[in-house]
Amino acid sequence: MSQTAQLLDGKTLAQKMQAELRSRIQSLQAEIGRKPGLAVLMVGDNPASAVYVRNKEKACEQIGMASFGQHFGANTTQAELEAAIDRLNEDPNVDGILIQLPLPDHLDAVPLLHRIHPDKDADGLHPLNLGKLVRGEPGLRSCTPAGVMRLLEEYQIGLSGKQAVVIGRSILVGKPIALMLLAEDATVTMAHSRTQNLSGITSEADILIVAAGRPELVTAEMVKPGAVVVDVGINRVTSADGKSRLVGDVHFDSVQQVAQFITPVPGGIGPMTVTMLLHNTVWSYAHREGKTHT
Ligand SMILES: NC(=O)C1=CN([C@@H]2O[C@H](COP(=O)(O)OP(=O)(O)OC[C@H]3O[C@@H](n4cnc5c(N)ncnc54)[C@H](OP(=O)(O)O)[C@@H]3O)[C@@H](O)[C@H]2O)C=CC1
Ligand SMILES: Nc1nc(=O)c2c([nH]1)NC[C@@H]1CN(c3ccc(C(=O)N[C@@H](CCC(=O)O)C(=O)O)cc3)C=[N+]21
Repeated sequence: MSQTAQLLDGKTLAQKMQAELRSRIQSLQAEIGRKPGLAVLMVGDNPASAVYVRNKEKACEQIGMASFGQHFGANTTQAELEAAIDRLNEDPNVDGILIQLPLPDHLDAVPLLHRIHPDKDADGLHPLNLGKLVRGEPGLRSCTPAGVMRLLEEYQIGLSGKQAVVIGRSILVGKPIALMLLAEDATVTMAHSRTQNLSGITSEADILIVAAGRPELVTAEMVKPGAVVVDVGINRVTSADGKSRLVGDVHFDSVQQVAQFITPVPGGIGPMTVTMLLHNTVWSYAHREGKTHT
């Protein structure tokens, strides 16, 4: 009989954390006199982004946060987005600003990310906040990587001295996760599309984090027995019966038979990402209002 891995249940932890944020907002709001506010800028119609935006808006409402979603047409100009960011930077009711990535090809995300006020950078992608991450200083941290770390902490998964392998090196996910694992004293290897002998490398991992955007890339043969497997991937695929469903970057059914812990998709890192975004916005709200230590 094959053993089955324990689930790292992001959905349940996310709900618990959102309940805590809700009561923190209630007490801060009484002192500050307004709700925290999150603004999400979305351009065009990327289906993965649409799921995320919908979940964020629902969660904001549930915890008592104002959401200022702005949806721009696919042919919006760089200047229009710059003007929108400038307005949100100035708006005292806005504590967190997020630009949904990727943007359409005619737009350049980097100068827009630089333009967000670093104190309102709910996604932790401004160079100042990325620099703080590199140095190990407190600051706003990217939501998905922070969500991964929080989930590992909840299950008391030790990282010090462990072999950690991260597949993917994007600035949004892979690179910051690797830095956070390093800060916890893991020995970190970063793999990417040019990596040779990927399965040789992943087979050595005590902790395997997968953020490649390739449906079911990681199969059981690539995983060390007893490893902790975190699946960041969210891919919409169409099954043989024509129905569309979400799958991760890990082949869940086979990998759960060798891993000790595994995150499901959905119900794993997705809800944690949404929660860390809310957490960052509440943190900015408290920080901007001088209430960080209450
Ligand atoms: N759960 C959540 O909350 C979130 C989920 N996601 C999901 O996570 C996944 C990754 O997102 P993101 O980092 O933004 O994606 P990117 O496309 O920006 O980066 C993908 C990375 O994976 C690497 N890669 C691609 N194919 C392979 C391969 N066959 N073998 C090894 N490495 C490979 C790429 O290498 P190279 O650099 O060489 O091109 C790149 O570094 C996506 O499925 C996305 O939808 C994203 C954000 C949040
Ligand atoms: N600047 C920026 N930051 C991001 O963090 C970012 C982004 N852009 N662009 C798009 C990707 C994708 N992403 C998701 C987050 C949560 C879910 C999510 O909530 N998923 C749930 C629900 C899925 C469902 O509703 O079926 C789950 O996995 O259980 C999905 C997708 C964040 N991203």
